[in-house]
Order: sequence, then C-alpha cells, then structure tokens
Amino acid sequence: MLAVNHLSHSFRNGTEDTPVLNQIHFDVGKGEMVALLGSSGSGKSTLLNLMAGLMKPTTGSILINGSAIEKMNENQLAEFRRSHIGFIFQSYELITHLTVRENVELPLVFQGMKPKLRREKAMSLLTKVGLGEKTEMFPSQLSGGQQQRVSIARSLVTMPTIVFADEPTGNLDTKTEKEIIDLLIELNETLGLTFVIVTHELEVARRTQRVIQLRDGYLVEDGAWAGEDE
Ligand SMILES: Nc1ncnc2c1ncn2[C@@H]1O[C@H](COP(=O)(O)OP(=O)(O)OP(=O)(O)O)[C@@H](O)[C@H]1O
Repeated sequence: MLAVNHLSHSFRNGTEDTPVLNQIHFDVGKGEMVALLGSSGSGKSTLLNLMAGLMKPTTGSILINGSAIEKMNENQLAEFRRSHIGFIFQSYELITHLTVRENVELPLVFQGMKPKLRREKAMSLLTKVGLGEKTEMFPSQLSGGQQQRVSIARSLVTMPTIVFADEPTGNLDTKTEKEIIDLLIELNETLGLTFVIVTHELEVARRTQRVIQLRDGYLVEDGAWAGEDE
C-alpha cells in the first residue's frame, strides 16, 4: 500500500544543507490507521508532503500501490494524486463561493465524471459524514467541525488508495476534536480506508492502531501507543 524506503530530506539554506529527515523507513498496509506524532519541527509536515507527492525527497523512495511517486513527472503525479491520494488539511481549504456539495464534487469534476453521478456520490458521502441537511449551504455558514467534515468528504469522494491528514483537529475544540476522530475511525472501519494522520495531539495518537513517532528528523518509535510522553 504505502512503503517509505530509506527516505532522507534536506533543505538548502544558502550554501548549507540542513537535514530534516534521516533514513525514514516504514510500511503502511491497506486499511491501517496510523498517527504520525512528533513535536514541532520534528519533520512531520515534511514527511507528509513527501508521501503525498507535494515535494521530492533528497534520497530514498515512496511507493504507493507499488508506484514510486518520486520518479513521476508533474503530469503523471497530478494524475496519480487525483485518483490515489486524499488529503485533509488543518484549515479545511474549502472554496468559499461553492456550496458544500459543489466542494465535495470538485475532485470528481477534475476526473471528468458526469454531473448526475458526481452529485449522487457527493450527497452519499455528505450524508455519511452527518451533513445531509447542509449540502446547499456555503462553507462560511458552517462551524469549524462541520467544515472539516466537508473537507473529509471531499478527500474521500474519489475513494483514494490512501488519505493523508495534516493536523485535522488542530483548529477544533476538544469536543469537536473527539467527534472528528470518531468519524475518521468509523470511516476507516466501515470503508476500509487507509489513513496517515499527522498530529501533535496525543488524543489522536491514543485512538489509532499504530503510532509512528518522529524526533529531530529520526523515526524513534513505531507501534501501538504505549505512553503519555511524546
Ligand atoms: N522550506 C523549508 N526550508 C528550510 N527549512 C524548512 C523548510 N520547511 C521546513 N523546514 C525545517 O524543517 C524542520 C521540520 O519542519 P516540519 O514543518 O516538517 O516540522 P513539523 O514536525 O511538521 O512541525 P510543526 O508541528 O510545527 O508543523 C524544521 O526545522 C523547519 O524549520
């Protein structure tokens, strides 16, 4: 499903290379739900951006369903991301002048799907995430938790191979955070979707099956959640 092979990444500051990830190596199987945990600056976002094909690694490779994404050119990658990768952002990234339903339909518009079918798919997912009554509203008319539900529905509407989430509960209060985690777990269990969730919220890590911890660019733990400390 996902294989991260001896991945290292450095950023160039002027003439100096600053290593941010060092020899990161792990696999994620189909249907797994993994939390990627680490304190600020540990390299979580960089790793997520590499896995989602938003950046190319300095060395190492990332295989999704057996395809090495770092070897793809721009067009191949865009096409691959459209059909295989879902992404949930901390700040939702919804399009304000489109309705909730239109936002969820958008990835299917890019796939060239016919309006009737994409509308049905969007409505069905919006019902699943508890927004069946809000489909014709605009994002600004919804709460933060509801906007994140729209973003989740949008990330799943293409039935991607893997869904990456970047601090999906980072802007939410504790109660809403719990509801969003419950929803992600339910979607993982009922649809067999594979999730990698970047977080520094221990509550998220406590609830997933597996936690991968980064510290200063190194993978320091990989297994079931075992403690209170980061
Ligand atoms: N474009 C860049 N150029 C130079 N250095 C960068 C760049 N992006 C990130 N870094 C550095 O890489 C390191 C890891 O950053 P990253 O954003 O991956 O960490 P993080 O664990 O996601 O942190 P946070 O939880 O605060 O988002 C940091 O030291 C950061 O300063």
